[in-house]
Amino acid sequence: MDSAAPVRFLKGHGTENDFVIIPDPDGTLDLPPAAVARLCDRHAGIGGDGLLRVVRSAAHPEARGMAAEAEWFMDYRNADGSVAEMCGNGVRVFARYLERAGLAAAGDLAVATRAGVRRVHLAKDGDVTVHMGAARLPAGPEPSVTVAAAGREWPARNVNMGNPHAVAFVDDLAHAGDLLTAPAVTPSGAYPEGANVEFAVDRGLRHVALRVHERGSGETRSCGTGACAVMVAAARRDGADPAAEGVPVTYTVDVPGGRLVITEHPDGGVEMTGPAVIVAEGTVELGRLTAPSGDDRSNG
Ligand SMILES: N[C@@H](CCC[C@H](N)C(=O)O)C(=O)O
Repeated sequence: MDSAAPVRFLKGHGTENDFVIIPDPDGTLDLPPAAVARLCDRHAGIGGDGLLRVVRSAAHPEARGMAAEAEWFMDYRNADGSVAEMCGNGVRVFARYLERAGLAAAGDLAVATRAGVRRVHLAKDGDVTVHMGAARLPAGPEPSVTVAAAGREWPARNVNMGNPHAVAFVDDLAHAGDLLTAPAVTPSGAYPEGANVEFAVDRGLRHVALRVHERGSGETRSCGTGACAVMVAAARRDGADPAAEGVPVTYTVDVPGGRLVITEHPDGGVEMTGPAVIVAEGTVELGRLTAPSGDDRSNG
């Protein structure tokens, strides 16, 4: 592709987890990791915690099998250019983009992701709800991994929401330190592909708050899959198990960039509701973007 050709982009966020959105319906754009990192760089690029490429499922080899169920595939990349299976805030912003672009109507729609098809309910000017599927976590009530940051260590729970998370409950979110580097998670074999790490505190009855260090992006102001992982870890810690009790359980999860409401249903399905907005659009010439300069935090 001609690197001087203007590429259309939009910018959006969900609870301030922000994304560069690149419409590429026919999947013709060449977006190698270095180009994604340049676009997501906050100093020399557009800036974002990640990138959402909007591709027709039928036009993407990883999504073709989902095309009958979901017309659009969210090709999600982290700010450093790495690929991730799933992004909960990203799906909401992706759906908002589809509606705004006239590619989907407000109401119910399906989005293909690397973690499978996700069902979304989109209110025209309101919140967006996404059915995130079931959490996968090791059996038993006890945390199974350890997280270390800023000279402290906490037991943590391994929760998979399509992508990997380690959830540690702490006394004070400030104890996680500046999170300029990734917290250490042990045993490292528990996360062969790396982990997103959440630090969570209680704020009240079924109300928690978190900070997150995202794999491939650094500390962000929100993480939808992370908030779901925290909700499920908190519910298990609190002895609430919707599958066993036959009733849904809802938690409010505060993130630095806003609030998410998350429900786990008796069938194991986790549903997340929160805002999603598009804030800007324009064109960019990929050839004019330079490599992010030196610091090891792509999100900084
Ligand atoms: N911010 C996202 C998660 C994005 C992917 C994550 N960094 C990973 O590598 O798994 C969310 O809202 O879920």
